[in-house]
Amino acid sequence: MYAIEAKNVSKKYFRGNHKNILFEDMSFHVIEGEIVFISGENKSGKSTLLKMIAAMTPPNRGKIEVLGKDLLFIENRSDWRLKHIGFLTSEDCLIPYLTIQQQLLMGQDDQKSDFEIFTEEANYILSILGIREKQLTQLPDQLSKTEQLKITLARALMTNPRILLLDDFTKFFNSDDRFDIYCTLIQFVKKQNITLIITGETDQCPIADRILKLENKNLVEYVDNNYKALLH
Ligand SMILES: Nc1ncnc2c1ncn2[C@@H]1O[C@H](COP(=O)(O)OP(=O)(O)OP(=O)(O)O)[C@@H](O)[C@H]1O
Repeated sequence: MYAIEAKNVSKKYFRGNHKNILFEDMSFHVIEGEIVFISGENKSGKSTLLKMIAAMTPPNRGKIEVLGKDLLFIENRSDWRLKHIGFLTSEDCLIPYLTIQQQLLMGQDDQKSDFEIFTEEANYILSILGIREKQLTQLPDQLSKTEQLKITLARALMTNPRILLLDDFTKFFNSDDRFDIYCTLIQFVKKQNITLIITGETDQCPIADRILKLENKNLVEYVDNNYKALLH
């Protein structure tokens, strides 16, 4: 099944008399469980594309189906998004006065029988992301920017999303941290059959099943023979 299917999508923004056409007659699909990397130059429309998939901004023409549903016919978009989609950027949005563990357990009733299971799951996800036990009781400002972003990722993974959208998420990561997070992500998403879309300005992502590039207002398959040779 396709997790995402876009047909003949066009998207433009108007600012006064100026028309900024981002996509024209763009069609693509992403298979459920696939990891797709979308590269594109600055302002080519990477964020807008992910926002369209997350039903945060509509196309001007064409149709987008996500998890088999035409986005036009989703009644409560925020509920739908909460249930199915994880959307992360390179900005963390942690609550400053909650400890790291509390960030992940927010909204869970500690009197309920499954609270312990949630706690174990939170600690497991944090540990595979390299967060140490002593950091669980720390506040966000005691962590590095990279660690803070890992917490936002852990929080998204705790919601069991069907689709995870990472918009330039690793922008502030150094190459070692980026590699580590990719290794963790591939294990996690493949096991859970999560569809993962990552955007960035480079042309490489070692874990992607497929690399697409935003070019000439459209998405094209990116083939770099050197890169392919490295993978095999
Ligand atoms: N809500 C909006 N209203 C008007 N113009 C917008 C809006 N959102 C984005 N744009 C414009 O659309 C273009 C593409 O923006 P977008 O953020 O999608 O690209 P991007 O490839 O993610 O950029 P970057 O690499 O800088 O993150 C930019 O010129 C931006 O100013």
